[in-house]
Amino acid sequence: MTFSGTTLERNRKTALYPLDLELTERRVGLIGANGSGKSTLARLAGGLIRPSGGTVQVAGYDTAKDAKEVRRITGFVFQNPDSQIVYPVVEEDLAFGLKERGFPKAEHAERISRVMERLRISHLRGRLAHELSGGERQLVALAGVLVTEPDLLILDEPTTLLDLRHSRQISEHVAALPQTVIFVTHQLELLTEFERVIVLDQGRIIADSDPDDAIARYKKAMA
Ligand SMILES: Nc1ncnc2c1ncn2[C@@H]1O[C@H](COP(=O)(O)OP(=O)(O)OP(=O)(O)O)[C@@H](O)[C@H]1O
Repeated sequence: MTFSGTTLERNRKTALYPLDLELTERRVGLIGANGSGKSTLARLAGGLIRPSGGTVQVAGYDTAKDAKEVRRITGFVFQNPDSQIVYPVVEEDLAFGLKERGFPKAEHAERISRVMERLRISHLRGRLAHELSGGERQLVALAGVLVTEPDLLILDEPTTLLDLRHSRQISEHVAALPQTVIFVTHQLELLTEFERVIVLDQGRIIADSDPDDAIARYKKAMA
C-alpha cells in the first residue's frame, strides 16, 4: 500500500497533512491522540474516502479511481458496530456479508461456524443483534468481516467495548491471520507483536517505528 503526497481536507480544515508512506508489513498499528487522523488514514487505506490531494494505491489499485475494487478486497471493521450490522439476526447478518461478496450459499454455514467458534461467540448465532451488549455487537461486526476473509483487514478501534479476555482473544486471533492487518487502537498493549507502529499527531506522522520505540515516543508526546 502506497500513500503519495496524500492529504485530506475537511471543511477547509486539514485532517491529514501531505504524507508519503509505503506499507509492506503484515501488521501495522496506528496510534495517536483523539482527532489526530487515525480513522482518516484508515478510511483512506480502505478506499472509503478519497484523498483531497495525492494518491493512495492498494494492491495496485488507485483508491480514487478503483474504490470498488479496493473495497472488494478490503474488510473494514468500524469503531461503532452498529454502523455495520444490517440484519436483525446475527447469523443472517454474517450470511449477508458472504452473499454480498459472492460466496456460494453452500459454504455459508461452515464459514460462519468456524469464525464464531474462533471468536467464541457461537452462542450468539441465533440472537437478535439489537439485543446484544455493545461488546457482543462489536464481536459480531468483527465476525461479519472475518467470514469473508478479505486480503486486507482494517480494524478501526475494534476492541473499545470488549472486556480484557475478548480484547486479548481478538489480538491473538488477529496475530494468527494470514492477511495484512492495519489496526487502529488506543490499547497500546495489543500492538506489542506488530511489525510496525505509526504515531499520528494533529494530522502528521510523528513516529514510524517498531512497537516499543513508537509507543515510547507516543507516550512522550502525550506527557
Ligand atoms: N466527517 C467529518 N467531518 C468533519 N470533520 C471530521 C470528520 N471526521 C473526522 N473529522 C475531523 O478530522 C480530524 C481527524 O479525525 P479522525 O477521526 O481521523 O481522528 P482519530 O485519530 O481517529 O481520533 P479518535 O482517536 O478520537 O477516534 C478531527 O479533527 C476530526 O474532527
